Amino acid sequence: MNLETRQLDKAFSRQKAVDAVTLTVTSGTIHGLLGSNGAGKTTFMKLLSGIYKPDRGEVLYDGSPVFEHPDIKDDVLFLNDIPYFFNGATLESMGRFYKSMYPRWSQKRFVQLAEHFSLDIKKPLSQLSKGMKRQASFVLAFSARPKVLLLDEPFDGLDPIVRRQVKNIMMQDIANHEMTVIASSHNLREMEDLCDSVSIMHEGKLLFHRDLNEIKGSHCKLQIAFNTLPEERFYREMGVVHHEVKGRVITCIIKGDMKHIEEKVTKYHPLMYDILPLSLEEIFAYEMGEKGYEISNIIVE
Ligand SMILES: Nc1ncnc2c1ncn2[C@@H]1O[C@H](COP(=O)(O)OP(=O)(O)OP(=O)(O)O)[C@@H](O)[C@H]1O
Repeated sequence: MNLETRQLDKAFSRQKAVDAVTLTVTSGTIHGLLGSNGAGKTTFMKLLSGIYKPDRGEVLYDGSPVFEHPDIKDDVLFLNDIPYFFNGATLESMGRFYKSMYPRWSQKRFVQLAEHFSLDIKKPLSQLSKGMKRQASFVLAFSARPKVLLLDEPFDGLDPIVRRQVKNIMMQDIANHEMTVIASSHNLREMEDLCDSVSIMHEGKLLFHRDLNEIKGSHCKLQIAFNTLPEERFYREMGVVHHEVKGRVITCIIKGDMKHIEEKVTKYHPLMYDILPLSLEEIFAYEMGEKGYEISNIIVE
């Protein structure tokens, strides 16, 4: 299912938690929503799931507004960062509830996944550890087979092995059923490995939205030394978008692939040079810096 928001606004009292957010996420892809505490991620997810009504703007699933088509909610599942279960519930009784809510519920999958994660479906969920509760909520979500899965900081509290297992199941559902996923996180590196596209939220606004396949390999870092520092023409001809000089060594960020840069750089007869790929974090730091934001203030890791 394709997801689109147009100019979404949501304020609490006077403070805008979500401010004019426009975003498109294509069916069968994973989108990472990054941002610091209080950036507006949870509020945005609640707007997407129809829990909150926007003050302005629209949430569209395959072109239909969520509020005019309440049946869309059968297809959209929101997994809160704090798993919510009814008082005294077991995984079995929560399963019955989910089954009544989600028409594509698979009992077979529910039993298989509970077994896979070694969860006793008859045990009160209140007696499980934090990570086990999180696993239980994933078992419910994956058994419900939603078309759109909204995950608020989904991997917090899961150990690395379970984290990998959960991601693998999610990737299978995306590949086999074209499930669309939006996952919020503080962790850019985790999202980098998982997502097709990412955006950064800050003070309610969506600052930055990028397709990861497009930006990976789009920039390089060139470290280069000369006897005498080059003239302005060098930066222009090399396509340098940012540079820093320390003594005779210049560190440049260049748009373009490594091979192309190497061909050009040798013409300047440098003393030495090294071309390195840029990590996603470095690309973001540069692009955000261009907009006047310090990335370390926005994303923790
Ligand atoms: N129910 C509410 N009533 C009043 N203010 C709220 C409410 N929910 C959120 N806010 C405010 O809206 C802003 C955005 O909060 P939100 O929970 O969406 O951020 P977040 O990006 O999910 O943060 P975190 O990473 O800490 O979970 C914050 O300033 C918060 O105080």
